[in-house]
Amino acid sequence: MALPDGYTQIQLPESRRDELIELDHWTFPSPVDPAESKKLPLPLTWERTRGVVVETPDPDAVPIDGAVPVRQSLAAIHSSYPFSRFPVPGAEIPVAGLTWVGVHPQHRRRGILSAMIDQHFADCVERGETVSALFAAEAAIYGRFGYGLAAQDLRLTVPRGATLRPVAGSEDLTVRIETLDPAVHGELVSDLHVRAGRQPTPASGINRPGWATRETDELKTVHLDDPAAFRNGREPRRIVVVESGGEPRGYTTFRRKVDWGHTGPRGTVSTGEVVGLDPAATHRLWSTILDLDLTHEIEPFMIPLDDPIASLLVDPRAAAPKIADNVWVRIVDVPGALAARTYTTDLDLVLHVTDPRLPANEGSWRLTATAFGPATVVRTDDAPDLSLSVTELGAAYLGGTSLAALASAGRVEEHTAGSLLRAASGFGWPVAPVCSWVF
Ligand SMILES: CC(=O)SCCNC(=O)CCNC(=O)[C@H](O)C(C)(C)COP(=O)(O)OP(=O)(O)OC[C@H]1O[C@@H](n2cnc3c(N)ncnc32)[C@H](O)[C@@H]1OP(=O)(O)O
Repeated sequence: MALPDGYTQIQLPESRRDELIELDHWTFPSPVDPAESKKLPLPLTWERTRGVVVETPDPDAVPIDGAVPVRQSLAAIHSSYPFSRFPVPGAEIPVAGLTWVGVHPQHRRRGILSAMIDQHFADCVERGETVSALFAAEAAIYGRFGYGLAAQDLRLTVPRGATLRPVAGSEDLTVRIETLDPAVHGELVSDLHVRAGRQPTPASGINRPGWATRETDELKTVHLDDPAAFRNGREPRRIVVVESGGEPRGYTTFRRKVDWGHTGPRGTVSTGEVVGLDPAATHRLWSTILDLDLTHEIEPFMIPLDDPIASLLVDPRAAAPKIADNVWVRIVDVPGALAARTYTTDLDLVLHVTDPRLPANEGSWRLTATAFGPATVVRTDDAPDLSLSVTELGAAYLGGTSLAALASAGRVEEHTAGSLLRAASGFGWPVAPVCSWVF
């Protein structure tokens, strides 16, 4: 879709950083003053950052020869993170992480987002990124553009001292509780985070789809930065590191917020990702943060639906589980993306895909795969086994949304008896997809 008259899309240079921050504050209202935000590091990759500019009459300028001077202002922005090894079932592929999407309230609802999305897809095709992924500020925005809800996460409020099932070896590990220091902990955090996504369970070869890592220096810097303006009454960021023989086996970052009630202390512990490389380290981490003095409850941030804590808690109901939407996936190149992941069963299926926004994806595709092995996808004129739109394909892509569940909502149509069962089984994955941070 073209931009409305008067608007132009440009690659935004770093020299316009301050305008970008101002626009971001217009689109995401914040209690932090824009002047403060301008001093903070930015997570963006500039070559992948675009702006939409518009010319408006300049009230400060003096007309020359009767012509009204104009000035160019920023009406909208979008950017994407370069995930060169984004985990999908059984593989890691290049994915664009769409982010910092914003349209100034003055310019909204006239098609600017739609034009920016088309530009983003064109950029993905040019860079060979077969998939775009995002976190949605509002869940109703992105389905129309072909993004499907591909991962959900678990939110818990765990009572302090909640009983955990025992795990052998947990007590033998050592624990360091320190203030997070990028120079001391940066590499440790980065390394363990990557390893946790590649081996989330003792079963070999089963990765965690969606577990994006902070690959660029900019993302790493922002992750470990701890600006006081964003603490919201909480303490500076701390870290728990669990070690075995001096070797780190797990970590979580956390902050406490003190509060007092009639019955005593009611502090809250909020964590970042809780990452353990083996059951004993995971148990020791949770035991540590569940038993901090003056606290009342622990709120881990965005954990996987199958996080070990769900199986460790003797009384999971007391943790008041809730789910929320996590990563949304848009398949930009159907044959490329489908051939890049692995499937849990042998498959030979013809999928009929509709995708009005990217017509190159439309039509029938034969997917042939060996269980946990290679897959091929070719265009075919054969009759389809299943019909679905690219949105449903994106939802099922990371293995966390069942094609059978989508069919039961009328979103996937089965033409050949038995094909839905085969497809839903093969597209599933033993480990729940999730991203541990909002990008
Ligand atoms: C990946 C991320 O970065 S998520 C962050 C998204 N950004 C924000 O939420 C910041 C605040 N909001 C905004 O900046 C803007 O309102 C945006 C980006 C959400 C939408 O931008 P606009 O230029 O107004 O969208 P545009 O005019 O292209 O609308 C396209 C369609 O989406 C719909 N739409 C736009 N925003 C929303 C919304 N928040 N909820 C539901 N539908 C929406 C429009 O109604 C329109 O529907 P139609 O095609 O049926 O007519």
